[in-house]
Amino acid sequence: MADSTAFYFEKETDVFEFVVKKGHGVKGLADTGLTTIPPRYVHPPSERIDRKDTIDSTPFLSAPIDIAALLEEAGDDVDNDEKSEICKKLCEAAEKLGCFLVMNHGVSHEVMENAKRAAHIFFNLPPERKLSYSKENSPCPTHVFSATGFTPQTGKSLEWKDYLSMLYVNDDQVRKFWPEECRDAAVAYLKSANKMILAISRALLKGLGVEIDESMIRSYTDARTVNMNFYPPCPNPDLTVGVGRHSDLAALTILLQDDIGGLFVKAQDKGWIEIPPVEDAHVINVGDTLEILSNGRYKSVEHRVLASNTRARVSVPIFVTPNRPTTIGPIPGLAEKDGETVYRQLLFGEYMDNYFKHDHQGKTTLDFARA
Ligand SMILES: O=C(O)CCC(=O)C(=O)O
Ligand SMILES: [Fe+2]
Repeated sequence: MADSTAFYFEKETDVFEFVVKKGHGVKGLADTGLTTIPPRYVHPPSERIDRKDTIDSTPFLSAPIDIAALLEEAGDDVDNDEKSEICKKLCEAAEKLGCFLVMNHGVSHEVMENAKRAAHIFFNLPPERKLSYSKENSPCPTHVFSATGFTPQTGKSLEWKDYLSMLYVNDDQVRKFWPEECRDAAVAYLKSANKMILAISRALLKGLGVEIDESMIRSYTDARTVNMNFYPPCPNPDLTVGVGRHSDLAALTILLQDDIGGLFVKAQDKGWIEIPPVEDAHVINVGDTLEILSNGRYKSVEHRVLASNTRARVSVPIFVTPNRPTTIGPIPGLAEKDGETVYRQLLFGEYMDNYFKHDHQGKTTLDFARA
């Protein structure tokens, strides 16, 4: 029987033209009703994800950490023992797996649901509308763009994912440059996550045991990019990847995933575990920047995503980063305390440029910052 892909695309270049150049994305490809993914989406067997091939998560992933007490203001009835117990749990999780779940984080169910809904709304827009946010057409391409896969121009296998990326600068820019169909939900989500972001960042950075003041904490976590990821239903999820193996650039990633599942993280060198969807919880990933700041104590987590073959999956990560001119490297005093310097000092902007130059290939991105 003829492969339905061939019906739509005679040549591989036609797939690229349709998905990338014409702005249909993987969403448009899935909507053609194809029953086999085009060869460009097939990944080598070593990169494919098999749910059966996971290990027991119990030694690595704890139950969601309740961070309510960390969000209390000074002057509230603060129980310092409870706070330090939470900080300890966060630091241990950041060292062991580089990934943990948090609950009672101050972001309401409604705000989280709206953010996920907004991702569905954006990716269900007509291709012409989405194309008006491509890197070529966006009103501010350095801050806001819609794309498919990761560095898709490099000619390697493509990923089964479309995404929209929005760097927050101020509300005026949100109104001017972010797609009106999803901007209110995205910015409401971003703002209500602020308190949680600062509380977790503070706990982890202070947990390193060297003097660090509030202005330094802020400078490492000042910038925010909110992405909307869309993984359409895939006829052969076992042959491709939603996202390939990578660690995030950010200091921290605050990740909102829906109820579908498919996020896999590497548990040290022992194997892969799936991070279960937990309603109203956030997944927190340690990113490369925090691994560098912590002189290697906290581990950026290698992760990847398996698409579903029945439903469109969405996720909404907030990438918490320094600004480009900020110097990153082990925070002052840490290398001396540790007795070794694992990472060198460099500008966050330099690290970022190098990060986006390459295809996803696990944690090799960190090599650029090694001392
Ligand atoms: O969709 C997910 O769960 C993870 C997405 C991801 O890893 C990313 O956007 O960097
Ligand atoms: Fe990621």
